[in-house]
Amino acid sequence: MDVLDRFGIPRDAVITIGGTVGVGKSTITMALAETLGFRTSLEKVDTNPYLDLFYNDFEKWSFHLQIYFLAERFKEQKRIFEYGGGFVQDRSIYEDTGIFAKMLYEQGKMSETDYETYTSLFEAMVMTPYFPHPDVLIYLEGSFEDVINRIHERGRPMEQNTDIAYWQEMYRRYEDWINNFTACPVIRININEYDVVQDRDSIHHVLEKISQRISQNNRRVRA
Ligand SMILES: Nc1ncnc2c1ncn2[C@@H]1O[C@H](COP(=O)(O)OP(=O)(O)O)[C@@H](O)[C@H]1O
Ligand SMILES: Nc1ncnc2c1ncn2[C@H]1C[C@H](O)[C@@H](COP(=O)(O)O)O1
Repeated sequence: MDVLDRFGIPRDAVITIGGTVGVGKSTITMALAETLGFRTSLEKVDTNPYLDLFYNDFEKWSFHLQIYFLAERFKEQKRIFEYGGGFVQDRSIYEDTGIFAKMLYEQGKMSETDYETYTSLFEAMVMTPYFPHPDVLIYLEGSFEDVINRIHERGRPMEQNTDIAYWQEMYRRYEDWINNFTACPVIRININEYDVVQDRDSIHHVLEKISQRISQNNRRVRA
């Protein structure tokens, strides 16, 4: 019996990992995909042509960056659909609008016109009955201090000089956002509940939770 059968996880499942910057999404995405034999859909930070520019000048580059992320995530969504699922996805498309674009607009770092253009594009692309939602969103949470330590430990240069207030505001918004999120079933996992770096088998705790959540749901039938 393979791990999918053992945990009752369908072979075409799409598991999305959400949570603030540095919380551990990419790390658990890779660990889960390897354990389940799934493909990964990862955020490509190194090849993003706007990210560095954005961190140096939020006002100037926020709209370009949001459009870029939207296009990238939509392409990934298409790839997942074409493979017929069996993916672990690093960050959901819902966070782009629900956290980042909204925050930049409300902080005056994106103009109203740009925000409206972005939102209408997002709604036309994503908020339709044809857009497949994930089977489950695994929301990673931890203390603000742990998250900041991880951002520093990872050491991406552009994130090191960013004002702490940016991460604090993002952290606060994530808590509100997840409390009101309804697009798909959610599993909240504290980062102290597992440690795939030191103890790979602790991933089984996460698999148990996915298994329980998926079996509680009437899964949609993927075409
Ligand atoms: N379970 C863990 N224990 C210890 N360190 C971790 C764990 N998960 C992630 N990290 C570390 O935290 C940092 C951020 O993780 P990452 O997966 O890149 O976060 P995200 O994708 O959410 O931004 C990295 O340096 C990573 O090695
Ligand atoms: N939609 C976004 N707007 C601004 N910045 C974003 C967006 N999505 C991701 N980011 C940033 C945050 C990090 O610096 C990198 C990668 O995110 P991570 O949470 O570390 O995977 O991109």
